Amino acid sequence: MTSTTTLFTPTAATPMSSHWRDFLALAKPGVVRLVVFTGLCGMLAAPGSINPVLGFAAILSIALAAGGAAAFNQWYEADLDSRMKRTARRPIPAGRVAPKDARDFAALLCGASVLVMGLAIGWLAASILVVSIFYYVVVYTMWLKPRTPQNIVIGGGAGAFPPLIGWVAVTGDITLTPILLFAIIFFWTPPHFWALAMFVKSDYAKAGIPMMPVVRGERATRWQILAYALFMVPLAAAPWYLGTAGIVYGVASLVLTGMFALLAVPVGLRTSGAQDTMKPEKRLFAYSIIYLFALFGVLVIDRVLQDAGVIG
Ligand code: HEM
Ligand SMILES: CC(C)=CCC/C(C)=C/CC/C(C)=C/COP(=O)(O)OP(=O)(O)O
Repeated sequence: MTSTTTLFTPTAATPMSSHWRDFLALAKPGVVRLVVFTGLCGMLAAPGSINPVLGFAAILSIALAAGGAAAFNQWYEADLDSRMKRTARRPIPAGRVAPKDARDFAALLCGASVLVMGLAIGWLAASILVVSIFYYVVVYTMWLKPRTPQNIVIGGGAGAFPPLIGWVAVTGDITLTPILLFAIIFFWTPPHFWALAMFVKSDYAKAGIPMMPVVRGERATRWQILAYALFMVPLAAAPWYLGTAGIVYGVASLVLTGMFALLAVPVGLRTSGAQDTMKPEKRLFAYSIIYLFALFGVLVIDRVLQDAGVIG
């Protein structure tokens, strides 16, 4: 085990005075925003409708679960975060939130999320929520992350559940399309994360985390980023050619994912030197986030156009 909060004690030089903004930061709001969006899109793209109040409860539950899981992640990794430049200013390592307050906050959010989902929507959706929290906190954070460079390939499942949950909240059923939505996020995660890992590699190396560029080297990581990005082209278009999404989604997915693959080409083919500013990697990482927002947004637009009879 590389790090636990039991090893982490805030320094006396940083007295504890938590602000609500620190608790918000524990929930990783940037990531939660995209998770909520994909969950909402899963819900809106599903055939059928949901009472808006229940729909709101389901989205709130996904936000609480993702935020709670992120807070558990920061509680568990406080010592590790204190050793990396990118994460050293987070609320626990910076001494602004006590580890046990962070843990209680995380438990509160996760508990509330499962309860609200179970009572408002049903226990199938609530069970998938439990699995996704467990996946991020236990399978990814505690087990895989400190042990294997495949940590995020397998751990990618954690963030892939929300559209599935959104869909199940409407239909009460798991069919091919929500499984495809799960697969899209699952296979998007490695190029999303490894692009970033390339330019913060030294941080992970210093902290002893076996991320792909640290363990297998840049060359191997670059090839894998390109391979996953190329595989995304047919995968993201699958809801269209398998007949569960329309032509608007089909064309948009080819354009958006084509761009993703194009941006991955210079990342895959180049060799970086010591003074490299890693521009292609930074561009790919930034685009990966815009891409997922856009792809899921188009899926919903396509569904609206189909329901209005504008497209077949
Ligand atoms: C195991 C899987 C994943 C890993 C290891 C990972 C890792 C990261 C890291 C290290 C950052 C930089 C965050 C920072 O500097 O604080 C980041 C940013 C981000 N990630 Fe991921 N990520 C994963 C999956 C996902 C998923 C599934 C989503 C959403 C569906 C997502 C959405 C985002 C967003 C929106 C940002 C930008 C956050 C901001 O601007 O505040 N990530 N990711
Ligand atoms: C509903 C639900 C529970 C959703 C799961 C939330 C989610 C998007 C999980 C994905 C994993 C993620 C953002 C990892 C960040 O890596 P890290 O934690 O290793 O990054 P760090 O180094 O910045 O801490």
